[in-house]
Amino acid sequence: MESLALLFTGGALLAAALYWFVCILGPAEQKGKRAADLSAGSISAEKVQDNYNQYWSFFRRPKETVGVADKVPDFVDTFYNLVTDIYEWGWGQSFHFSPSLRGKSHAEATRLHEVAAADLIGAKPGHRVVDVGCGVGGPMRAIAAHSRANVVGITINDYQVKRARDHNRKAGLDALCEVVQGNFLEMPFPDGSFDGAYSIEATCHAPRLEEVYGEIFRVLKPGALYVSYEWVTTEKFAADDAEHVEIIEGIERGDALPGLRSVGDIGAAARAVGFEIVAERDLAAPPAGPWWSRLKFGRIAYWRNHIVVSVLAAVGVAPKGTVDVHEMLCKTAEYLTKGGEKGIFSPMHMILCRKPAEK
Ligand SMILES: C=C(CC[C@@H](C)[C@H]1CC[C@H]2C3=CC[C@H]4[C@H](C)[C@@H](O)CC[C@]4(C)[C@H]3CC[C@]12C)C(C)C
Ligand SMILES: C[S@@+](CC[C@H](N)C(=O)[O-])C[C@H]1O[C@@H](n2cnc3c(N)ncnc32)[C@H](O)[C@@H]1O
Repeated sequence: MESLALLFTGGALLAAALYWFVCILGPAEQKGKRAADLSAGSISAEKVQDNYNQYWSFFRRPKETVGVADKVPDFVDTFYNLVTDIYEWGWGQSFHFSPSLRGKSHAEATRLHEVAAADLIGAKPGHRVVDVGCGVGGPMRAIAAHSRANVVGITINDYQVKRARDHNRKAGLDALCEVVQGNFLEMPFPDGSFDGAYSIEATCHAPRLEEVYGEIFRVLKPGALYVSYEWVTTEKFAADDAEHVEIIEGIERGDALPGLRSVGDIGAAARAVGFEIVAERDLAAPPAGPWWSRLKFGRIAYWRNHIVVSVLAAVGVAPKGTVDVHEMLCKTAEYLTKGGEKGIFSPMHMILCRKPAEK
């Protein structure tokens, strides 16, 4: 009898510990996704491992051909099928960084970073604004709620379109927010059809920045503003420093980037397509708090997530390749943190541009 009670108490304690480990400690931010719902976007469960291998084969080519390959949007699409659910589960609905702010939570800092973009382009009620590379729409919802402008998001990834539309509906913002699937290198919008545009940590996926900037220029009305938060290597990056190169290549491999640009390339690309530059500034520069602090949520949290993903994959709840994808993200987080600490990389180089008004 006593051993039965002992067994029962032991079992209850174990269940409580498991619940605490997975649900209370939980992922960094629980918004919309539970670990048990992890999928691989539009890829069927049995094809995840193949798609993951395919993703890596892209980086086995010589670097010059990675940059010019027409296949970049396809490989970026595969990447987002693999990572979208893990991002939502472990990070939230906004797939970007923000400077950490004293006294503010990550969620608050994220929102402030997003509405700052809306304020920079003067988004207001009645405006039609395009969100270039919108993810599952975290920024779009914050910006629409803040400015009451109509926001049209575009993403290459079908699964993100579905997630973003669901979130918009649940947030009661579907009257202001619209999402379309498409390639931002050839946007399905007429010339001069938007009063403003923004892109948050998305145009880094374009093989050539001029191509996406040229498209944004085309769809804007004369006099309209465009703001972008760009991923760049800073002036501190030294191409002859092996450690720097390893960090930057690690960031490229773990984030589906055809090649990171240097800070000077951004303004040059904007000017080349006809934009006037209104302002340009690295939002990660001091006095901003480190954007990478949230990535340092600790070994324990990474291990907890790793165990959760491994168990779910082993019992067939999550697709098998999910463990590899999660492992890749753990390494990516290390490279991003090193890039931030060494000051050789910024994910928030801000550029504000205007399409010249018609004479
Ligand atoms: C702009 C881009 C994405 C930026 C970030 C949103 C993501 C970059 C690295 C991601 C993560 C790394 C570690 C993951 C962790 C191992 C897992 O347990 C939970 C999710 C992570 C924290 C994940 C979350 C999103 C990132 C921070 C790129 C792609 C241009
Ligand atoms: C890191 S996510 C950022 C998403 C969003 N801006 C945010 O901050 O939450 C990058 C986004 O760019 C989109 N993207 C990348 N390449 C694209 C392309 N060629 N056409 C359209 N969208 C693209 C991805 O699908 C993804 O939604």
